[in-house]
Amino acid sequence: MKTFDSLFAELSEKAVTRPAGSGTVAELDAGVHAIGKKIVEEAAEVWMAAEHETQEAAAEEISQLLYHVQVLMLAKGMTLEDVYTHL
Ligand SMILES: N=c1c2ncn([C@@H]3O[C@H](COP(=O)(O)OP(=O)(O)OP(=O)(O)O)[C@@H](O)[C@H]3O)c2ncn1[C@@H]1O[C@H](COP(=O)(O)O)[C@@H](O)[C@H]1O
Repeated sequence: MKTFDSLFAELSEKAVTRPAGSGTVAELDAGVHAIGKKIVEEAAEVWMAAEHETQEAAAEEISQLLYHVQVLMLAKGMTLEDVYTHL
């Protein structure tokens, strides 16, 4: 099972190696504005799922939100430590 840290390591690698077909690479290329919009969209889906759907559906939406937040971190050149220092 992936964790927040292991996913970030995987995405960091993809950002460097840029494998063909990677959605992460495509999203990084789309830029911060596009990634930000995706985060807002996913956050709304988390909210709606939490209010109106199952726990499993909400968990899936949360996983997608975490993914897009990680892509934004990579687009901005941030590390996990940059964020964890504020926790
Ligand atoms: N966890 C995720 C993940 N969560 C969400 N997504 C992307 O976000 C989209 C989800 O969007 P929605 O649910 O809103 O569905 P949608 O609106 O129909 O999708 P779009 O039209 O926006 O593409 C998916 O289509 C994926 O492109 C993810 N893409 C990748 N990962 C992880 O990242 C890894 C690397 O992915 P690649 O870079 O694609 O190899 C994968 O192995 C996964 O572990």
